[in-house]
Amino acid sequence: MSSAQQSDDQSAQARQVPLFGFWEIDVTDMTLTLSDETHAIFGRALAPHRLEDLLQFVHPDERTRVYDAFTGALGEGTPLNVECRIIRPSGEARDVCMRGEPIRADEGSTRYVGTIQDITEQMQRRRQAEQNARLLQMASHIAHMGGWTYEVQTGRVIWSDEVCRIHEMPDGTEPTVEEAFNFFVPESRARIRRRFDTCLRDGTPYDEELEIITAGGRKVCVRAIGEPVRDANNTIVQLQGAFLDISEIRDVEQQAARMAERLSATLESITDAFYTLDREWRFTYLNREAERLFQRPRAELLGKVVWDVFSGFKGQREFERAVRENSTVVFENYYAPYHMLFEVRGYPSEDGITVYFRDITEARQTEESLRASEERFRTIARTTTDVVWDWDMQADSLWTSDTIETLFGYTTQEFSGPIRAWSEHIHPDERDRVVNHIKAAIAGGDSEWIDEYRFLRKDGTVAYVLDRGFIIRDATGRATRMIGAMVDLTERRQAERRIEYLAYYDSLTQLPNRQLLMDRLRKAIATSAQHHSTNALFFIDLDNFKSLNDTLGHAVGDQLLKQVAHRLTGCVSHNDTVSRFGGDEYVVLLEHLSDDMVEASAATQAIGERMLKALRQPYKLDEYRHLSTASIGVVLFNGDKDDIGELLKRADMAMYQAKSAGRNTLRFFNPHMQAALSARIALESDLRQAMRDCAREFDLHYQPQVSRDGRVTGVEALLRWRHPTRGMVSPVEFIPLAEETGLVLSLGEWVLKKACQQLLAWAASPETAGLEIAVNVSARQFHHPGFAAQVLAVLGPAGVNPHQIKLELTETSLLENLEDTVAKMSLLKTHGVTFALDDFGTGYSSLAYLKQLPLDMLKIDRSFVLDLLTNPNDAVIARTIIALGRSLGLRVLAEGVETVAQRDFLFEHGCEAYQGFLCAQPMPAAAVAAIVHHA
Ligand SMILES: Nc1nc2c(ncn2[C@@H]2O[C@@H]3COP(=O)(O)O[C@H]4[C@@H](O)[C@H](n5cnc6c(=O)[nH]c(N)nc65)O[C@@H]4COP(=O)(O)O[C@H]3[C@H]2O)c(=O)[nH]1
Repeated sequence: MSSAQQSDDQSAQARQVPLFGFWEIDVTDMTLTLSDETHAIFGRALAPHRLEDLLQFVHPDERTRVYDAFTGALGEGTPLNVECRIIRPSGEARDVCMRGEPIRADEGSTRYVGTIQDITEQMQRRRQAEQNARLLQMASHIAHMGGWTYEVQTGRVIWSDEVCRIHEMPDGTEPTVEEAFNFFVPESRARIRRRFDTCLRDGTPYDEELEIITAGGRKVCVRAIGEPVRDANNTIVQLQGAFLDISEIRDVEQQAARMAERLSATLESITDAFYTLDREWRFTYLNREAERLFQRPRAELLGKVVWDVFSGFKGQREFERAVRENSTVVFENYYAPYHMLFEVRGYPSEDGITVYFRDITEARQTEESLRASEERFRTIARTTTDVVWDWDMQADSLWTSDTIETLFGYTTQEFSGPIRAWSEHIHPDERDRVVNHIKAAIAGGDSEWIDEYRFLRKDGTVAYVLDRGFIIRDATGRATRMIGAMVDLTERRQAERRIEYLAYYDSLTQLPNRQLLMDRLRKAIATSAQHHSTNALFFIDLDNFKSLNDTLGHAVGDQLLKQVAHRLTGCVSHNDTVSRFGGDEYVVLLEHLSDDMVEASAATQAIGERMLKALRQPYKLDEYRHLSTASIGVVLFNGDKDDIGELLKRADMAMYQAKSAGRNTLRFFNPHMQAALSARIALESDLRQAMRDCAREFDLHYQPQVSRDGRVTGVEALLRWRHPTRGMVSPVEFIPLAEETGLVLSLGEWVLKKACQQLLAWAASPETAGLEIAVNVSARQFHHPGFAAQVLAVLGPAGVNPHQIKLELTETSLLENLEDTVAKMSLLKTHGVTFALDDFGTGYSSLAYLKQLPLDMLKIDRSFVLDLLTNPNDAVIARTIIALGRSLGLRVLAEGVETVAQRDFLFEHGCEAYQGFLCAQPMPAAAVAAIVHHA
């Protein structure tokens, strides 16, 4: 120790010399006496006389304790030893120690004599030491560090509390050296023993990391430090050291190592390239991806300055800014040598800067082409008339083309956003179905969804749409987007419905048409066969409808047809079918009548009567009050072997029966009709057979036509069928059949040819050379498109004079298509052919029509001639026809003249010619010459 140091210590000791004072208490009267030194201690001159006076200077918190100590000691006569704080007048607190002993005087009085010592500095040191000890203890506890000593001479081992705690042993444990060693795991034990012995022997300190097993069985990592303590003779008298629990540190270190490992693995494996630069911009780390993108091995780059290596790199300013402002920078950099676009992100740190970068060349190109294709898509969407839509399912965001506005009245804004905007506008009746359908398509892995549904327009009207969407999925198959188009089918649907309606309904009366009736009839036959129920089929034909049509026009006729439809519908239940079969014909189908035939017939009869009654009520057609009736034929059927065509024929047949029974009546089909039907079928077959070779069974007879002067001016050719078994078949029987079957076309041609041959034959003889031949032409024949050509084709090669051919047409054939009729007649007339109107008066020709036709002759029907002289009506009609003919400049010929009186009447009234039995019956050609000769 130096002399300067010594003198410092002495002066400090002098300063620290405690101040002593003395006191004395007389116990008998408790008077107190203090020595002068006490004034220095208390910092004032004291003159107390009693113990209480002294206590006033004691710290109030301790006053009671001090008083109790005094009174206790004084009362029992025991020594006093009390420490307390006193307060000086300056307010300074001082620690004092008061000690005292009782002194007994001879006379029995007791006194207490004691000292008072200022121990403030001593107490401060003590407190400091205690504080330090506490801190040390705390620190060693926190640091898990304890101390130990080993005394060489005694072999005693002393463990601090923390060392005891590390070993999980009670505080104060003093193990033997062996016991202390035994806590170490075997590998560590040999080592510590060796180091301990070496330290003991030659003083080599040690510091080892080892493992112990605590008393509680835990393995703990420890750091054992030891060093020698030598005496004045340099002899090692003691070993001392520290003992630390470093398990936590080891754990933390291991964790840190693991984390570092993981971090480096992560950095190596992340798809982003990554590197770090130090403050001098030198590479300190690069991951594998960075190596790949830089196309350089990392060994080549580490330690190099980035700008030196990549001279064209433009990020210098950005990096510098990042470090300067300590802020992250993100920028794109096109590095020309590699033809690459990089996205670079720099994060400054204390060590420099950490940089992530990735090649976005392709992504940017993809983005660019995506943007271009999006643009294309939107443009195309704008050019179509459908609503194109695009639903981003991840963002639940819908986009629609502008057509949403033109087609449905919504703005595109109203339809952008969640898909709900769309589903809310589906017709409520279909919403769930459609939404579930689209969900199922998405969930089911479909690539497409297609549906037809009703969609509500903005104005609340309903549109029919066809909606079709393609489902776009990601690599995992998850649906991410749907793109589609919505087509407004409303017009198409309406047109389809209209077409369907037109196909199955009559546009005038709105009744089912023939087609629909056939369908229903087919079904009715099938179901009645199953259920054995009876059905009824009514065939209704309006009486004299044609006359109405002809006289008042089609528009009025149409009104009647509509009203009839309405009345018929009112006569049956809504399950029954009232159909318009064509023209003025209606067919009604009643289903599910009783299975008892009699009952079913009665019910059918009642309904039929009801129809007749309804139909004969007056009609109001424009301003006219019109009376009309109908003839109804009905057939019952129950499905047994029924055939649609057959049923209709039967009903039709019954209707004709009703007609011939005087009209305005109802007739059931009966077996006689069936017989007639069969006969007709047989006749048809025979007719076809005969037609194979017309000349064999057919022939023409001729009935002369006589003029006023008695001359035979012409003949009417009348067809005859000489059937091998039936004998002579009347044209009245087979001509209608030939019409119906179309056979009349070739039969008519044959007749014309035959007549031409006859003309040629007659041309040879002067009596017959000038004869005209009137040839009957049926309606079907005349209206055939090739009729005129056919006539000319026959006349031309035949070499006859067309003026000698007169075609006889009936009223019905002429009126069917007036324009066509006039054209055909005019054409033929230019070739010389003449025309006669047959059976005039039986039809309903209007004068207006008649005027337009290029006719040459009117023939008064023989029905008017028959009762001409007895029935004034017929006479009036005959006279009217004659007058009419003359006014139109036509010749008038009367048919069926059988008597002279009839002939005379007719001639008298201006008729120019006649034919009939009065002159001759139709006869073979050979007989004609004789008649002509004698006429
Ligand atoms: N009661 C009576 N009858 C008389 C008298 N004079 C003539 N008749 C009959 O009256 C019919 C006159 O012919 P239509 O009115 O043209 O009526 C014809 C005509 O419409 C049709 N027809 C005859 N031949 C042909 C033909 O070649 N082609 C076509 N399309 N129809 C024909 O057959 C109908 C019937 O012919 P037909 O049976 O030959 O009957 C003939 C004739 O025999 C008489 O004084 N009293």
